[in-house]
Amino acid sequence: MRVILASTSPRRRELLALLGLPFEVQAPSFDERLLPGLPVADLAVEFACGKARAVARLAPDAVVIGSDTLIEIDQEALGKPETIADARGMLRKLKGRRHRIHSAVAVCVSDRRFEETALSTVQVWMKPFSDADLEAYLASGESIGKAGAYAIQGSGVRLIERIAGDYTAAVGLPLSETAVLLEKCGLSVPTDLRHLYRSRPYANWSRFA
Ligand SMILES: Cc1cn([C@H]2C[C@H](O)[C@@H](COP(=O)(O)OP(=O)(O)OP(=O)(O)O)O2)c(=O)[nH]c1=O
Repeated sequence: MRVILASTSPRRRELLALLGLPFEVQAPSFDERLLPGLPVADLAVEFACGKARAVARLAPDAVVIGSDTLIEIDQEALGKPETIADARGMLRKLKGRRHRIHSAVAVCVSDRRFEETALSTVQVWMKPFSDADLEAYLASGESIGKAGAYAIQGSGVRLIERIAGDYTAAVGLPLSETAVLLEKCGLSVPTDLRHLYRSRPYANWSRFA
């Protein structure tokens, strides 16, 4: 069965590859507009569905995977900063506090009218980092294109005290949930991913999980 990851994210591509099944990648044509008032977790699920549907319409026989990651703080959604000034504002909001990362996955097979979603939420405690640390991080350019303006898999880890939840969801694709949805579609994938968490680079995360 043809499997398509509806994403432009290199992180999602790397994570999905860990399941060991062949897949193609297509960029979804979908407008992620943050709607105030909707719970942030619901918004992430909506966006994941929108991305999967956009590609499923063009490939009705394929199993299409869409995903979305949003940060929630004070019931507000933080998406991807477009400028360093946006990123600075987001990281100032997160500094010294706890927030949530919501990562949603949607799997669609248009021909079979199959559509299922799953959500994984991770709690993150940020350090009360100094302005100098913040500016050094912003200067690295890593913030741009990352929900909440940091990358847990990159040097953004230096801003983080600890996390509770699934590291793969924090990076952008909740792998266990993705495996379960693909299995429901009839694909043979490993759904017990404990081995993965013992392997590098995930082993480093046991101290956070
Ligand atoms: C919190 C966090 C997010 N991210 C990334 C994952 C996503 O790529 C991005 C959130 O934006 P998304 O809109 O979920 O995804 P995207 O636009 O990058 O890709 P797609 O084409 O699939 O829509 O933030 C990290 O890489 N590390 C992190 O620690």
